[in-house]
Amino acid sequence: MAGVRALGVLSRFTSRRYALYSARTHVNYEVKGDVAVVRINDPNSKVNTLSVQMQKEMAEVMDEVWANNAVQSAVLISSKPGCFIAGADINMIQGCNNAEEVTTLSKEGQKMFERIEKSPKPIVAAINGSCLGGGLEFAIACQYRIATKSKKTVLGTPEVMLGLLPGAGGTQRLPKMVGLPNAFDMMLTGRNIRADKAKKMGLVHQLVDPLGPGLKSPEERTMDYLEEVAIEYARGIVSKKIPIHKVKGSMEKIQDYVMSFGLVRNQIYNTVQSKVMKQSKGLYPAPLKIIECVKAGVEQGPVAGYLAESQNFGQLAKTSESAALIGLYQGQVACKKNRFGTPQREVKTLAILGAGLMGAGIAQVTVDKGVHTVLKDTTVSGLARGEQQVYKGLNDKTKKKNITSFQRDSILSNLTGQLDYSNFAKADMVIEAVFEDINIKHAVLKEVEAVRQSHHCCQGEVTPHLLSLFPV
Ligand SMILES: C/C=C/C(=O)SCCNC(=O)CCNC(=O)[C@H](O)C(C)(C)COP(=O)(O)OP(=O)(O)OC[C@H]1O[C@@H](n2cnc3c(N)ncnc32)[C@H](O)[C@@H]1OP(=O)(O)O
Repeated sequence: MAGVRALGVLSRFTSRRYALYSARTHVNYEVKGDVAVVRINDPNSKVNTLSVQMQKEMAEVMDEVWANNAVQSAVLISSKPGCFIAGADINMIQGCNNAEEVTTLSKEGQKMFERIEKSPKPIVAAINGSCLGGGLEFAIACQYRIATKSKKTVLGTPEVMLGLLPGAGGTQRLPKMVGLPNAFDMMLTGRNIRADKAKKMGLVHQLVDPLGPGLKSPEERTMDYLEEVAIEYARGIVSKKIPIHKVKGSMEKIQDYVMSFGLVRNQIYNTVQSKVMKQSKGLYPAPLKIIECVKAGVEQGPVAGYLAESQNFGQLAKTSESAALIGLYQGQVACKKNRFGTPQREVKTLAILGAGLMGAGIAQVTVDKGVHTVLKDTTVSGLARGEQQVYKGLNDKTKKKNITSFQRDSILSNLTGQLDYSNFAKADMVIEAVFEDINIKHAVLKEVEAVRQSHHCCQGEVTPHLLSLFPV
């Protein structure tokens, strides 16, 4: 890696930034030696999306990269540490007046990614953060993919959750890349795939460990490191030291052989279709259209497949089901926002009265956010049940490999279970979650106030922020 670092220093003297000479705002590039580093960054949003502007600038930049004789390969990277590309711009899709307009958008996306796929110079997608929908379709059109093992790095095709389908070549490229069963699983569930799983599935070629803090923040160091590695791989692909195509193992060869039989493929289509019908009761058109597009591409060839994809994408975008699901997504985004501004006092320690379902549920969320949480109950058995609930929630995440057992234990260390009020004096906030009995509620609130008064808490302040889940 020392070689890579030395190279990074050298490149500072030989690199040229091309954004300075143009009015581009979303995509810029810098030539480092013989590699063009193409950076995506929507200045107006927390995430990058394939908006009209982004696509226009990307096409311009790629034309320049392809025409530049000094450039032999390219790296595609985001300047936002938490997001590679979150997909097509949902507002752009919603802004279309009819299905034909959406179909045209899809065809333009398909064309753009076909040019990327056929690029005469290898393009390495360097992925950190969310790589979703059209963002993943972009990445899988590139010749090589490197992803960080960061918790934030997720790959997926969530279009089905918006009542849509992957409309920029995804229904055609994914089955070839990860096989029919995996492709259906991804497109029909819309689930996020973490980097290590993506590598096992053949969705990415290489993984990069995220870095810790140094002179720069962990995010900045990870992005710099990812870029350095991607540049090295881009050069390696040009010099043929890095193979783009994986040598297939015997299992994969057997799978390919089995899949070459029409009978087997038909069995898969039928099984998937009946599962969709069972789960959706036929109420959602998108999953059925996804199956139709995949089948068209695999059975009739790419021309039929791409046509089915763009037309069905257009039709789906104008269904009432898609409008409702997009509305639901927008509602979820709105719910994430804090409408109350920055809190006057940061909550470092939270005390919860009552370790029942509600109290333990609150504890589960707060320990996860790094808040030291005191969970109080009146009985040993009640407290143990609550603590067990918090542990189980975290342990389930460990089993699903969403977090490591070390992370589980570290999060759990934020929880203190107790039967008395001993840690309440230093709590910044107390949440009351005891039985629905007004007398008990009054009694525990009095007890908390007494503890706070006896400790002369918070420079004269008697009670911390005391939240009750019901008016008392
Ligand atoms: C042919 C291809 C079709 C498609 O690709 S359809 C789109 C498929 N993609 C998706 O469905 C992904 C949707 N986005 C997300 O799931 C999440 O977002 C992320 C995981 C990417 C990020 O989550 P977090 O960090 O919590 O941010 P946040 O609060 O959800 O979003 C921040 C701002 O980004 C906007 N945004 C996110 N994705 C898109 C998108 N695909 N198109 C348009 N806007 C998007 C939101 O609305 C919001 O905006 P504001 O700050 O103004 O409220």
